[in-house]
Amino acid sequence: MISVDEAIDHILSGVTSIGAEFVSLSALPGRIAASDVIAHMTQPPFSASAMDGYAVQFSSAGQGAVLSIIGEAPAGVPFDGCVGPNEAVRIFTGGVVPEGANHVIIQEDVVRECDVIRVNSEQQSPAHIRPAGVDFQSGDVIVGEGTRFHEIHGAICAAANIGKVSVRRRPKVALFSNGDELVEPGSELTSGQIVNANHFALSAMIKRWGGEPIYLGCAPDDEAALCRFFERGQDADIIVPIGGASVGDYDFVKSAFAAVGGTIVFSKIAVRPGKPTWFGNIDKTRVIGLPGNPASAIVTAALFLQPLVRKLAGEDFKSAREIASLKEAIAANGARESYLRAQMFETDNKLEVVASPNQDSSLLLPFDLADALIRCPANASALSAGHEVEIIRLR
Ligand SMILES: Nc1nc2c(c(=O)[nH]1)N[C@H]1C(S)=C(S)[C@@H](COP(=O)(O)OP(=O)(O)OC[C@H]3O[C@@H](n4cnc5c(N)ncnc54)[C@H](O)[C@@H]3O)O[C@H]1N2
Ligand code: MOO
Repeated sequence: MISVDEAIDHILSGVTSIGAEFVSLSALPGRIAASDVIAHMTQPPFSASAMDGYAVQFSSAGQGAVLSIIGEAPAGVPFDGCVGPNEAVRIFTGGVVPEGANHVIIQEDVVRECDVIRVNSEQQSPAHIRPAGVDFQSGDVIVGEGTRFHEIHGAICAAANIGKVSVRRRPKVALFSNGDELVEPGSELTSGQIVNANHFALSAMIKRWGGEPIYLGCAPDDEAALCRFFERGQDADIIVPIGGASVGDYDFVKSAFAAVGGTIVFSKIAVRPGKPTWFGNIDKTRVIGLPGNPASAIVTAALFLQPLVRKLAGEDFKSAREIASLKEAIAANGARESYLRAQMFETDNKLEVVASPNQDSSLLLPFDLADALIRCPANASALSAGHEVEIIRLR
């Protein structure tokens, strides 16, 4: 059996980002910029009026002044001329400020009589003009490489006249369940059957880490059928069989993997839960076999699949461990490094954790509250409340 750190090193050995693809702006949120995004134009591209009113020379706009209206500049149709002293161009929000003008009088501050306006309110200083490029200039880096796009970035790129953006490709993760006892949610169960549940959690986790889950279905406990599932996954970057990882007479996953030409790198990790987690490859496709027990599958996915998905997706991620203090005591640990499902409490910049009361690897409901794992090194002594421990966030 190898240690957790050795297993992660094996899994990440030789892994590099799988490249980039162009996506449209509506597909940006959640993706990661593969390179700096450079503005194709200056925004705004011209000096624009911020208000509906009259573009004038500020020096002509004293209270009581009468100015002649010489034209109009609605948004999208610039006035083709120059504003001189005692002249005004009717302008609307977003209109191009005409040459010569350095101030917009809002229409509430004038009285209009045919083709003249009278300024009836004191103008404090030149105002209501947005200079060209006040938001950004052509050639500016508007989004840096490695940024995870949020919902506003699509508008920023569009304003910069960019239609498609280069993002890091999402690693494709083909996953399948395995077990004759598994039936789909909503089925009538017969004796001995249970509901196939794990892949719903795993697919959602893979998505959050930047991967693209492809669920292939549930394979029976039959080597030939399992071979077909491995073959169907071979175009993916990673294949994740769930269950059938242990040593039982019906655990055929690893023999099917060998039959399709897979090479095992390791077949057990000194970790609890998740001892039967195994790793290998079929040609360029990496295969992480997770145990079938729900907590084992979820914890080992967080520990071993997460760094692989994130690294293939171009993130510099190995394992984000943090320090928290125990709110309640924990028991001594055995020979395997353990990861206790735990709930975090963040108050006054202090991070505290409480381990879930029942750590059995078949349990799903503790994950409703558990948002972290407490790492207990092999053979660690019992720790009382207040002790510091390493944790990994689950969400
Ligand atoms: N003699 C030994 N027995 C076992 C060992 C061992 O070292 N020696 N290891 C134990 C450990 S640790 C684990 S973990 C389990 C994992 O075994 P498998 O990966 O072969 O998992 P299965 O037998 O397929 O399933 C275990 C358990 O989980 C249920 N399951 C499976 N898939 C799903 C799913 N998709 N959704 C919901 N539940 C699922 C399955 O019905 C079983 O109850 O082996 C121990 N045994
Ligand atoms: O390691 Mo197993 O995952 O204890 O149930």
